[in-house]
Amino acid sequence: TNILFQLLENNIVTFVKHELRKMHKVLSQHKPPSLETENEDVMEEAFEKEMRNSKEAFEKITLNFLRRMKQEELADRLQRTPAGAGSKLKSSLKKKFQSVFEGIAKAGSPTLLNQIYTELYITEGGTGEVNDEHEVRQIEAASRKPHRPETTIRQEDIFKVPPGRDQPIRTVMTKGVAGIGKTVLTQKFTLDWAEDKAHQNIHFIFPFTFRELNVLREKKFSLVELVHHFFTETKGICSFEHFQVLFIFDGLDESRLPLDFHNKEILTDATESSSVDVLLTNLIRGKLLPSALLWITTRPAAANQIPPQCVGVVTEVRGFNDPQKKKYFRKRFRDEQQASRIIYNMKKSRSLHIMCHIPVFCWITATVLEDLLETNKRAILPRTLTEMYIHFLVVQTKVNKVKYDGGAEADPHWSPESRKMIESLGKLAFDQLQKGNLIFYGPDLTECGIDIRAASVYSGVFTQIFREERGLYQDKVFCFVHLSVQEFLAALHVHLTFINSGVNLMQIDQPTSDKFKTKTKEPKSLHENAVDKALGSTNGHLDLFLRFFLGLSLQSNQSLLLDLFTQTKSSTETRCKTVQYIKEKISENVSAEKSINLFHCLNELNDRSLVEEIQQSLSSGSLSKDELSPSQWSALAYILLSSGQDLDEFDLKKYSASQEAFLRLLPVIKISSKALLSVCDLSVRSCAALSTVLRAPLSCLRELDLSNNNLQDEGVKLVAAGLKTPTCKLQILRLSGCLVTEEGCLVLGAALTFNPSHLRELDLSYNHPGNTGVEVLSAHLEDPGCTLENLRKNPEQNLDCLLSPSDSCQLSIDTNTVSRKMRISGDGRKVTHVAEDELYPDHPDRFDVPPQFLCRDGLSGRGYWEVEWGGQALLAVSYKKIERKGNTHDCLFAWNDHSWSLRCSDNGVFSVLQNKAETTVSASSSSVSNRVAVYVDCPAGTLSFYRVSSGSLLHLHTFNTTFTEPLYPGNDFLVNVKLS
Ligand SMILES: Nc1ncnc2c1ncn2[C@@H]1O[C@H](COP(=O)(O)OP(=O)(O)OP(=O)(O)O)[C@@H](O)[C@H]1O
Repeated sequence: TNILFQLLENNIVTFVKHELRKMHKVLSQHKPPSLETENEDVMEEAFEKEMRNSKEAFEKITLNFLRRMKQEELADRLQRTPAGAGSKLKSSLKKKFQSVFEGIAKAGSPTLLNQIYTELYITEGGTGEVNDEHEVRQIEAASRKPHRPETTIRQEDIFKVPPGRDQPIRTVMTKGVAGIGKTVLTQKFTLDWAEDKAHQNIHFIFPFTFRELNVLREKKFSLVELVHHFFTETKGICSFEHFQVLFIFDGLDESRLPLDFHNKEILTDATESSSVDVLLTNLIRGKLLPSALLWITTRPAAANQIPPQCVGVVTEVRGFNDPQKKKYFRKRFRDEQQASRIIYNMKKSRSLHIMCHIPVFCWITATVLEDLLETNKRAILPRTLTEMYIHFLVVQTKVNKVKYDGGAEADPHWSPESRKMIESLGKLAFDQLQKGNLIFYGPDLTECGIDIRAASVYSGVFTQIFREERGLYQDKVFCFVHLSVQEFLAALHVHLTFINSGVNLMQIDQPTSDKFKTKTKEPKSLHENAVDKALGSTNGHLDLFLRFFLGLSLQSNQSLLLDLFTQTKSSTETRCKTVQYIKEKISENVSAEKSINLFHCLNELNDRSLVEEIQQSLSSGSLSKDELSPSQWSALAYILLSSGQDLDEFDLKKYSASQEAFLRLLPVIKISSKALLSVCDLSVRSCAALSTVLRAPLSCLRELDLSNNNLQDEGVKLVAAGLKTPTCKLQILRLSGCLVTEEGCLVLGAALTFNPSHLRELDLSYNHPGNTGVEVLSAHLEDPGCTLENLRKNPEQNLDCLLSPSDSCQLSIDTNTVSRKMRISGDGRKVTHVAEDELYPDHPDRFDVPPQFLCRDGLSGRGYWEVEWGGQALLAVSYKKIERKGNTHDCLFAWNDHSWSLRCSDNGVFSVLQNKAETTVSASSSSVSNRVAVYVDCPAGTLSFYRVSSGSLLHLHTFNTTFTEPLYPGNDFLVNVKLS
C-alpha cells in the first residue's frame, strides 16, 4: 500500500500542478481564453467526464483557498473564466431541461426527458425553400419513406459539416409540423451538452424561445445584456467573441417580433443596445457575433420569415418511423406487459398506427389508450382523428376531476364548471383560430370572457390542453398544448353555439355583433357554410378544423361526449346531404390540397364510398397524378388506409396505371391480399419496392398480377428474392409478358426450392423462358414437396405471334401500299430506298408521296417482330385508315392520332413520335446493333419498343393507350429496312 499511496500522491500532485499552472495562465491573460486549453488532453470519453468532474471540484477547492487567503479579486476572476460560468450554466440548464413539459408537470410528476426521449427521424431538407402550406396537410406525409434516398441526420450531427462541403455551418433551420418534436429535440441537444455527454466543443448554449422573446419586444437590450437577462449565470462574462457559442431560437412560428430583414439598421457591437428584433436580424444575418452558431426551429408555414441566404442547412424533423413508435411506447410504459398491450392495440388500428408517427399523437394515444384499456379491455379504439380527440378530452376531464376536485372516476364527467370551462376555451380557440393566432396574452383571454386570474387555474386544471407559460417575470402567455387541440375545441365551440342558441358561426361574412347573427335551425347549411369557408381560405387554416367539425356532427361521436351535447336531430339525413355536398365540391376541380382535405372529411363522416371516390378522382384525372406532391400522395394513402373499408383487393388501374401511383400507394398494397398490377408501366424500380413487401414478416399478399410490365430478368430477380423468403405466402404470381428469359426462370426456380410450400400458380406465358427455363420450372410441378400445380407457359398454338424472337411474327409487306421510292427484294422481306421511282401500278392503298409501306395483316391480339435497319428509319404501327394520297400530314406516320412510331438512327439516337410530338428516349453513342424489336398487346393497349443487343432487349419506350382498331406494322425509311 505504501507504494500505491506514493503513486497516488504523485498523480494527484501532478494533476494539481497542471491545473494550477493552467489557472495561472488564464488569470495572467487579459482576455478570457478559449476553452481549448481545457481540452488539450486527449482523453477517452468515459474518462473524460470523470476528469471534468475532478477539475470542477478542484476549481472549487482553489476558489475556497483563494478566498481564505483573502484573494477575493483573483477568486472572482477565476470564477468568471469560461470554465466557471460554463459549469454554472450547465447545471442550471440541466435542471431546466431534465423534464419534459407534458402538462402533467403541475400535478407534480415530471416526465424525465432522458427517460422518454426517443430517437427521431430527421432528414436534410434541401434548400430553404418557402413552404407556406398549412402544416396539417403535411401531417401524414412523414411516416413513409419516399423512394428517393434521403440524407438522414442524427441529432448529434446537426452542426457537422456534410461530406463534400468545406464551409462550416453557421445557421441551421429545423422545420417540422406541429408536435413533431422540434422543441424536445433542442432540449435533448442542450441537455446532452449540459450533462457533458456531447457537443463539448461548444462553450455556451443559450436556448431561447420566441415565446419568451415576444414578451421583450418593447424593450431595448444589447446582445450581451439579453444573454445575461435570460442566463444570469454568465453575468461575469462581457464578451462572447472568443468562445464557441450556440444560440437556439425555438418556435419561429410563434414569433410576434417584427423580423424585418430589409431593415438597414446594422449592428455589429454586441454591447450596443437595440430592440430585440434588430438584435435577432443582425445575429441571423451574421453581422453580430459572426462566430456564433445559430439553430432556429419552426413549423413549415413560418420558415419563410428568414431569408434563405442566411440559412446554412435546412433539416426537417419527420417524427417517428415504425420501430421508433414502438420504442416510444416501450420507454413510456415501463411495465412491459402494459407496453406490449398498448403497442398491440395501436398497431391493430390502422389509423392509430399511422397517426402515431407524430410524437404528440403518441403522447395523446398513450394517454387515451392507457385509460381506455384500463376501464374496458374490449373498448372500441378510436379510428378517426375526431374520435381520438374526444377521448382525449374526456380522459383529461376525468383526470382533472380525480386530481383536483377529489371526485371519483365514476362520476359523470361534465360538472357545470368543466362544461363552462370547455365553453370558454372553445370560444377562445375559435376566435383566435379565425385570427390565425397560436399564442395568446391576457387581453385575448379577457375578450373571451376568461378571467385572467382564473386562467392559471384553467391551465392548471386543463394543463394538457391549455398550457400556460410564464415569460420571464413578465406577462403570461398562453397556448393550447397543440394546435390541433385548439382546432378541435374551436370546432366543438361552433357546434355547441349552434345547438344551444341556433347561431350559425360559419355564415360567410359573419358580422361580429351578436344582434346580426342569423338564426337557423338547419344544420345542413351550417355544414355547407363550414365547407365553403374552409375552401375559401388560401392558407388552409380551417382545414383541420373542418375535419373535426364534420366529425363532431356524427351522432356516434356526440354520444361519446355524453351530456355535453344535446344531440342534434335527423343526423343521418343531414350527414347524407353533407356528404353529397362535399362530393359535388370534389368534382368541381378544386385544388389537390383541398380535395384531399375533403376526402379526410368524408372519412370523418364515415362515408362508405370514400375509396371509390378517390379512385374516381384519380382515374378521371380530376385529381391529376402529375400534380400531386409526395406529401399529397401520402395523405391519399393515409385516407385509404384509415377509411376502414375493405382494401383486400388492390387494383392499381382503378387509381392510375402508373409506376408513380404504384410507389406512392405502396402502403395500401402492403395490407392487401390481392394486388392487380398488370399493364401499369412498372419497371425494375417497382420490383425493388415489391420485394420489400413480399419479404415483410407479416405480408398478407397472396395473389400478385404483374403481367405485361417491363420487368425483365432484373425485376423478376427482385420479385424472386421476396418469393424465396420463408414468411412469404404468395400463392399466385402472374408474370405473363414481362420479358423474362431463361435467367429469370432459373432464379424463380431457385426461389421455389427455398420456399416451396405456398406458390400454387405461376404464369410465365409470353416470355422467352428457353428450354432450360421451362424444364427447371416444370420440375417443381413434379416435386411432391412443392405446392406448384399450375405453370402457364407459352401457348402451343400461335395466336397472333409469340413474344419470342425465334417465333416472331411472320410479317409480309403489303405490296399495294409500297411507295414508288422503295424497292422490295429478298423473299419480299427486304426494302431499299431508290432514287428513281419504281414502276408500280396505281393502287388506292399506295402511299403516293412519303416513302412508306404497311404490312398485310393487322394485329388485334399480341405481336412481336424485329427490324434491322441501316441509316435512318421509322418503325410504325398504324390503323388501316391512314391517308395514302396527297402530300398531307394525314399520310405521315405519327403525324396524326392513329399511328405511332419509333425513329431510329445509326448514331444511337432513338425517339418516339405520336400525334406530331417527338420525344428522345435514348441517345447512347455506342450503337449495340441496328436491330430493334416491337411488342404490341392490343387488348392491353401497350406498344413497346426495344433495342436488341446480343439476344437481350433494352427497353426504349412503351405507349399506353386504347387501340380501337387493328394495328398494321409499317415503315418509313431513308436507307434500308429488313424485316425478320
Ligand atoms: N423525441 C421524442 N421522444 C419522446 N417524446 C417526444 C419526442 N418528441 C416529441 N415528443 C412528445 O411530443 C410532444 C410535442 O413535441 P414538441 O413540443 O417538441 O413539438 P414541436 O415540434 O416543438 O411542436 P410545436 O411546433 O407545436 O411547438 C412533447 O411534449 C412530447 O410529449
